[in-house]
Amino acid sequence: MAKATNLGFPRVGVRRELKTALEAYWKGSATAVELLAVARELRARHWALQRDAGLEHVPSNDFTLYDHVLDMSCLVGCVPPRYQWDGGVVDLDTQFAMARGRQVGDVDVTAMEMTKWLDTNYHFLVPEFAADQTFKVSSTKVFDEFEEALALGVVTRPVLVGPLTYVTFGKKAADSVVSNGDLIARLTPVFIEVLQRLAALGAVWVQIDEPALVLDCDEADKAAARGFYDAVRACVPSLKVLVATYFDTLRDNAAFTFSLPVAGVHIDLCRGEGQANTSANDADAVLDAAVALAEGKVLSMGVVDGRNIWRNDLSVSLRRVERAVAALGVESVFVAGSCSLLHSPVDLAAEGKLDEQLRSWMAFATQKLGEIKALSRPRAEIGGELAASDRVQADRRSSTRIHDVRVKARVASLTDDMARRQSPFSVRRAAQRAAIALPSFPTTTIGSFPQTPAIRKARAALKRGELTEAEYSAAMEREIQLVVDFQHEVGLDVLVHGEPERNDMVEYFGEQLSGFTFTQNGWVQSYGSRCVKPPVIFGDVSRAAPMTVRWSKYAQSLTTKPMKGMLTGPITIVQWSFVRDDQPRQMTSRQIALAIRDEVVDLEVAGIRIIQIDEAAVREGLPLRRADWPAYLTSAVTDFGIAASGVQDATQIHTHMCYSEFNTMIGSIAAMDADAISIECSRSKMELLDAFASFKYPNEIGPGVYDIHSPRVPTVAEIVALLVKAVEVIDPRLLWVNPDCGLKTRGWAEVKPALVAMVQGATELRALVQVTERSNELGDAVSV
Ligand code: MET
Ligand SMILES: [Zn+2]
Repeated sequence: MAKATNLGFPRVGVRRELKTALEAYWKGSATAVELLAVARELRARHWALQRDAGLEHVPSNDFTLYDHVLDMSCLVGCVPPRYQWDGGVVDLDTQFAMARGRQVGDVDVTAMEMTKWLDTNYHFLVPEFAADQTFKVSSTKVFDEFEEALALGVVTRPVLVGPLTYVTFGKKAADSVVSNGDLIARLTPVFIEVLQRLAALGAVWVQIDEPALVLDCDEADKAAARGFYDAVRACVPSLKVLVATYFDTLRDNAAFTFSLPVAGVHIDLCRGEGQANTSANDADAVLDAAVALAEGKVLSMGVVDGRNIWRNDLSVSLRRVERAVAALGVESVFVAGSCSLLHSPVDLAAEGKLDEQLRSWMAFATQKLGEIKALSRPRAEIGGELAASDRVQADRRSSTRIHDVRVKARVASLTDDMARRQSPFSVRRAAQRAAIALPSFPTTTIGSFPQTPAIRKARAALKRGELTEAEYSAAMEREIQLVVDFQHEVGLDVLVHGEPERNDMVEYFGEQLSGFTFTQNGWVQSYGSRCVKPPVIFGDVSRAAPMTVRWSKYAQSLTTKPMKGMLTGPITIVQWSFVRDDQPRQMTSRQIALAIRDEVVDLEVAGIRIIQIDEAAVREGLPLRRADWPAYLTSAVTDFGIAASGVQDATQIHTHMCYSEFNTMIGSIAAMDADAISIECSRSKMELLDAFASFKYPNEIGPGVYDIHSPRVPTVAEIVALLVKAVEVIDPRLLWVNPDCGLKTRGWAEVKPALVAMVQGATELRALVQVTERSNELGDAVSV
């Protein structure tokens, strides 16, 4: 029997108990003691679940009140000076100040920066390293939790973020010349002290997470990491170290990783096969390469997908486990989830409404523990499980709910010119200028307006049957009328309907497309107490009927100004959903692209002259390895083209993207060939514009002029200053004026003055910069 193991379990609790407890504490309606009691109860419950499932390695310190990377910063005493930490044990409120900022009285400190954990939707708090950064053990959490589990009879495998990963994802002060290697060297004695203490408490194994090893790694960083693991081996020889890698395969870092002086290496065997945006698509080859390198070490096999909700194909996985066991011996093989189960929902049993057949195809974290256990046992003992798994796989393979011949035929018949507009941009632009009257520096917004409590209440009432469809529609139309009136009053040029009818920009479309289903409690932590509930794409996707046309048509009927239609793009829909694992992601997004194309055409027929297809998530879908970028980007550009290109030249297609750091993929954004793009960049003070100094973005563009993530209202002067900066690098004939992103999370109290300031900013810019349109040919000097 191989060992059944797990890298991490979701923290939030099946009913999001942690969220409730945290938010009560932050509001002041619960004490720290009450919060910590809930946390303790969750840990105990999750340890018991894993032990009762028969797992031999159960993690500890995978739990956190907010974020496990923040916990590392506390453990090693990496607390930025603005929190005025006294240098002792980092207390609860300092931790939360680091996570969320603190505003009391005249104290006003900002939170640490937050960013996505590799290519997941989980956000961690970015460590900040001062030039003279020192480290010392400053938290007892990892020891306390080990002892807490011990008292419950479980000898856990404590989890730490490894130094290479911690340093790689941290941020150095601007004036710092310190290298990753220096930081790793300074961290080494602190880690050793922690590991020695854990060993003294009775830990046998420790799990050191090094997902940085699946990235393109620098040789100097690898050498520093080796120094660290050599030191651990020398100073804590009794402790067995498992280096855990996940989210992609090791590729050119495999030989290095397996040569480290550690007891075991964990690899992810689920991210290939078209499931990630990665070219590592042959799990068998990946496994064989690992087995060849694993001599003398334990190989921990991530065969159960920690990032999706599908039941494991036990037959396929068991064959892989058996192959590894045959080569390495049963003592040297661990069976595990591909990564921490943090990225999957907690328990399928909490789904009361899920259709029985769909449910039979799924496994959440709790069910995945059972799969891991089954795969650790000899074939002869799991005949029942294997047969059940085979039945599920056969059922999915042949289900008519999944396979729609019309959708497959349509994808197969796609031609290259379906992904291209009829004419090049300059020709389209002339047609659009003739059809749509706009001033220079036209003003618009990104789509959503405040989702007020009244709107949410109406939606909830509709769900409960307390409001009829007709009553709900009337309520939404009133909201649209309000938003249109407001935009007239402020003087915006291109209006939007405000998206009141949408719960969420992906869910709204998923609910109307075939091939999607939704869970009731399938929450996954996004950051801190925040969770998301991704839709599940289980089958071929098609559109039965128009999804947005009636709302856009109604909104257009209220104004003679252009009303922008508003859709979510295929890449974003895939990126923010649980995606089927029985076909490549690219096939799923292609099908969605065709469905969106139909909607775009229907909007045009309904008289909508400007249509925006949001691709908010295109940047975050970028593969972890540079080598995989071109294939992903080519496919994304094609998907966008398919969605956008069913219309006439005179119809103007917009897109919108969030998060800065687009500089590396600007060429692909241009290749999407939207007539206009609005792009988030005011948080980075328009650093994005640097990219345009060297790369002339060929079409129209609106770099966001104010940050909608903050309640702060921008001044006219600030907006004008940003716009003046923008016209230095962007042809003024191409420049739009818009906020960073949608306004749905803001209140009207902030939105009103902010948009007034924005429109005023555009007016002042028009007085400063005269734009004359001399020809349709762009690129010749025109401005100022
Ligand atoms: C996260 S991007 C949001 C785009 C959407 N149209 C909105 O305005 O909310
Ligand atoms: Zn956005």
